[in-house]
Amino acid sequence: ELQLNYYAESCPNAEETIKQQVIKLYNKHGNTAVSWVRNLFHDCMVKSCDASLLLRRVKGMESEQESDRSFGMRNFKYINTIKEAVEKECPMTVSCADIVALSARDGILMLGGPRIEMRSGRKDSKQSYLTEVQNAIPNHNDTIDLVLARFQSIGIDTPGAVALLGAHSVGRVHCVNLVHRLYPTVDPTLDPEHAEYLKRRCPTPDPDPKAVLYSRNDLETPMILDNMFYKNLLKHKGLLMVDQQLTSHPLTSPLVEKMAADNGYFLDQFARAVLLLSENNPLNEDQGEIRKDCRYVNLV
Ligand code: HEM
Ligand SMILES: [Ca+2]
Ligand SMILES: [Ca+2]
Repeated sequence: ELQLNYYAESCPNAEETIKQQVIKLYNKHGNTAVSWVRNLFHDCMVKSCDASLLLRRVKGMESEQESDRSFGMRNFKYINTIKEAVEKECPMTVSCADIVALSARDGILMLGGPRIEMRSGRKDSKQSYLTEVQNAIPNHNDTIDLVLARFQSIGIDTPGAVALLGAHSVGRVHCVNLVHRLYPTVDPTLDPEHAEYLKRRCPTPDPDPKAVLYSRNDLETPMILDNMFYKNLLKHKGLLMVDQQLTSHPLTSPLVEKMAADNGYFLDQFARAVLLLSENNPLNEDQGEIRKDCRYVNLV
């Protein structure tokens, strides 16, 4: 059962320690905060907010991190930094799943997003679910109907889904995920001038997936979680197909207009949807454990 400040008795400083680590990491590597936001989506969409995303490949089990859908995910090593600080305070007490959730909450705040009251008490999975990832996480060129259905399946409505994609108001997209909109011909839903800019960022149609060619998602406020994402979409400057399609689907286009016009409305919807996402299907006591090392299940 999730509750506010779940560790009040067992580890009173847990949430503060996580927050201090998130701040410290943000000051050293600002993009860690961006990663914590993406981690929440990729963990919670796949089965449960259970840190299944954090497990590494071992003999007999593959890792969700190896999925194509996880392309570009970074900063996993700093989750260990947070976990180590918490372990020092209270060994074997605070779950990695709560670290995923609470670091996202604190990361959102560092990126100028809303303050979100999140509950804690999640348990960690004993498995990673590589084959589930592509059923749960949409692809960059999937349809809006599919995207809305995926979010609906975990209880997130259309305004919530549109707001969650506003996370693409920060961070980057690698060329492999956008060259199909530039070559051989420019996608007509892309602003021609922006397309020229993107071609300079991604000069060839077949980028080496190992090369770190990318473009920032939002050139105006790249490190702030704000409604600039929607303003950019209205100017046909969305990088991903799914993002740009939000402006042409009848269910989502009015919401894009509304969020572009009203940052407060966007932030409210974003906060509400992040909370729903963060509470997807938590494991109970017998289903999960408190991992010692977020990368591996505990030895029995
Ligand atoms: C239909 C749903 C979504 C799709 C198809 C999608 C797809 C993608 C893709 C392809 C990238 C670029 C990866 C790269 O090339 O490096 C990306 C980045 C990102 N996504 Fe999403 N995403 C979706 C929803 C979300 C949601 C709901 C969140 C969080 C609430 C989120 C947070 C992020 C963040 C923060 C980044 C930037 C990561 C970085 O710069 O390291 N995404 N997403
Ligand atoms: Ca999961
Ligand atoms: Ca922004």
